[in-house]
Amino acid sequence: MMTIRDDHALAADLATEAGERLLRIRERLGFDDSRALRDEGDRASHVFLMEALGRLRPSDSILSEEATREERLDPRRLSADRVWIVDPLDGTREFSERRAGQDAAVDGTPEGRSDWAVHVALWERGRLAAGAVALPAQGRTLSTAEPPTLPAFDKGRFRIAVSRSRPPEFVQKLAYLVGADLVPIGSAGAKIAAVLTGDVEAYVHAGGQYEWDSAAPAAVALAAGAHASRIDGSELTYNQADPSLPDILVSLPELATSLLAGIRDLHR
Ligand SMILES: Nc1ncnc2c1ncn2[C@@H]1O[C@H](COP(=O)(O)O)[C@@H](OP(=O)(O)O)[C@H]1O
Ligand SMILES: [Mg+2]
Repeated sequence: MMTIRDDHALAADLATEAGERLLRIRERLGFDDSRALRDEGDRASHVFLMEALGRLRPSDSILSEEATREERLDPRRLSADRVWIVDPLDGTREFSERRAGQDAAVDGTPEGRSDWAVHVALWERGRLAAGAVALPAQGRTLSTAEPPTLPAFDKGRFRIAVSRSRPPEFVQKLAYLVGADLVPIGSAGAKIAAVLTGDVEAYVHAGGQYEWDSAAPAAVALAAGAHASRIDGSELTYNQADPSLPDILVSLPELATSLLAGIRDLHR
């Protein structure tokens, strides 16, 4: 690999390569022992990204979901100018799940799901400076190197992506209030990518999440001109001492005002 490369391209290349490794691991291990598949995916992708960033950006700090507690609490990260915030495998559950029923491949071979991602973001002096979300099983990587062009929004009913396993408690009422349908999808990265590519128009989450779950997809969403904020409308902030970042709203810009107003009304 080259060592002189801009941060946008580096994020995209590393996320893509980590994703290709994850696809090969899934092919090799199969779905029979889903815990073993999950653990090996998390571990191998983390090791790859740590080694590559350590070699190509030796003076930068790293915050990874798979780091040890001590590494995550390392105070040097808080005074660093540049911190890579990575989730080596977002949507771990979906990565290790067999697609069921009519979703299974037509040739009868059980196939994996495609709603999981690799997140690589760069935080620099208070803001997200670069980011990439690889969607290996969808064969694409979205990144700030070439931000996607947002779909135009036609007035009318729209779709809100939510967690398959832990959707916010208010989201049914919100959908009713704003005239939307809920679409359960795994992985924060896959859901935010779905907003940027036109599969849905918004993503709402609350109740718990961490910086690595949203840093890279939020970087791409903001670079593309989408709305990305906390659900009270305030800015998403990263590289905090406590990496908890429990809620997020990403949407096409035209929908942000009504979604924020709807969420506010439901929290009164
Ligand atoms: N209530 C909660 N508390 C902590 N983490 C949560 C959470 N809800 C979702 N997440 C995390 O956010 C990511 C996307 O979740 P979901 O697919 O349910 O939307 C997952 O990351 P990982 O797969 O990296 O663990 C998941 O662990
Ligand atoms: Mg995650």
